[in-house]
Amino acid sequence: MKVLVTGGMGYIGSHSCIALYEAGITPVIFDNLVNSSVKVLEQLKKITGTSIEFIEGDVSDAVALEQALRQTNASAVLHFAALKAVGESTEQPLRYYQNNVAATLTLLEAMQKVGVNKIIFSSSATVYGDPQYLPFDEQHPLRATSPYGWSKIMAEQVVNDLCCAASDFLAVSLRYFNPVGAHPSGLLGESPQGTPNNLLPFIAQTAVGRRPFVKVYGSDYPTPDGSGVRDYLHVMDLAKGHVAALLHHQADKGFHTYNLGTGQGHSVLEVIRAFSVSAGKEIPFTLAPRRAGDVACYYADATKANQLLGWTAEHSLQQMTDDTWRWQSNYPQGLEYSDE
Ligand SMILES: NC(=O)c1ccc[n+]([C@@H]2O[C@H](COP(=O)([O-])OP(=O)(O)OC[C@H]3O[C@@H](n4cnc5c(N)ncnc54)[C@H](O)[C@@H]3O)[C@@H](O)[C@H]2O)c1
Ligand SMILES: O=c1ccn([C@@H]2O[C@H](COP(=O)(O)OP(=O)(O)O[C@H]3O[C@H](CO)[C@@H](O)[C@H](O)[C@H]3O)[C@@H](O)[C@H]2O)c(=O)[nH]1
Repeated sequence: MKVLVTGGMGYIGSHSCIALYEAGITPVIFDNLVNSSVKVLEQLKKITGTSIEFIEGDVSDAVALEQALRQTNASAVLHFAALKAVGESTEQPLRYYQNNVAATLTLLEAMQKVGVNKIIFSSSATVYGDPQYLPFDEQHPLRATSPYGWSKIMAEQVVNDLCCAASDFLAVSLRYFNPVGAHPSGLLGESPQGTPNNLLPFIAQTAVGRRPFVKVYGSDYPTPDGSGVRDYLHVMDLAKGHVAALLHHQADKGFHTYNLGTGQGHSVLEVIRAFSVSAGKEIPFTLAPRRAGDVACYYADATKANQLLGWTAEHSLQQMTDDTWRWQSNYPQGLEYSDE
């Protein structure tokens, strides 16, 4: 089986290419490199021992997409390509709707034209907004708190509507909780450009000496230690969730949603402690005011994915921080600026 992986040079897409390859599925990457480096291909080759095919292109480009789908004879698309910075989305909403919603329409049209009728879509726990109850299950009402979040809700709606209209179309929307960690080889991980927005890359860059300290956003939340709680899951577990979704949904049609998370919440302070153990040093941090738009706590009910896909997140928080540290200490500047 061959699949087209949009955004396959990015953090989650590249790790998913490894899981696909290991499952005997051939990934072909389609990416415009807006938030990734071509150096990822060398790392994928070192890990898998094979050259993964790469097509440089933009998901907004219908002609390039149709050509890629025809040329590769893909039987499904894994659609990771998107812009993902929540804060930036509030400043540039049109860019986010264009790239995450309009480009998804272009992709779906190209798929229909070429006769590819299966998509695995990268969604997010952010679609649930402020928790009305916890853990979040897939029935929790959807309400985003940023243009980025709305772009995921809108794209899910578009895909859902297409599944209602086209009886031969299959779509699986995977709602990721907080993906962290790196490939255990230490050869591939997250290389954010500029100052990281997310907690793990910030801690990792602090541990490696690129930043003086971590700011803990909020110490007065109604959580056990006052800092924010999230459901962190290892990126390789997440990657395997895509393989599970692809293999489970073969002959059926329609729109399916799954939460992918561990079901367990960890606080910012717990994550910093686990990272200190991995790095064998104290991570300097300071308590700071809450970050605008953050919620105190959320975590997944992943029972549906456990039962229907046979998928369970297997890595502990300590393994997540161990793997992140291995990657960050091998490549302190990430891939883009590395001498390797
Ligand atoms: N990382 C997270 O915390 C998280 C959480 C929930 C959901 N997601 C979703 O998962 C997906 C992958 O996220 P990631 O963390 O790997 O992000 P990433 O930025 O590392 O990867 C996205 C990739 O898509 C590419 N891309 C973006 N727009 C494109 C376009 N128009 N055409 C072609 N390529 C394009 C980028 O160059 C990049 O390689 C995204 O859809 C994101 O919204 C991520
Ligand atoms: O420097 C930092 C960065 C983050 N945090 C806290 O760490 C937790 C996690 O924050 P972050 O890593 O930024 O993740 P989220 O804000 O939970 O959002 C992520 O996870 C969502 C899915 O759950 C995705 O949709 C988003 O794109 C992705 O950024 C929160 O309590 C933050 O307040 C800090 O204390 N200091």
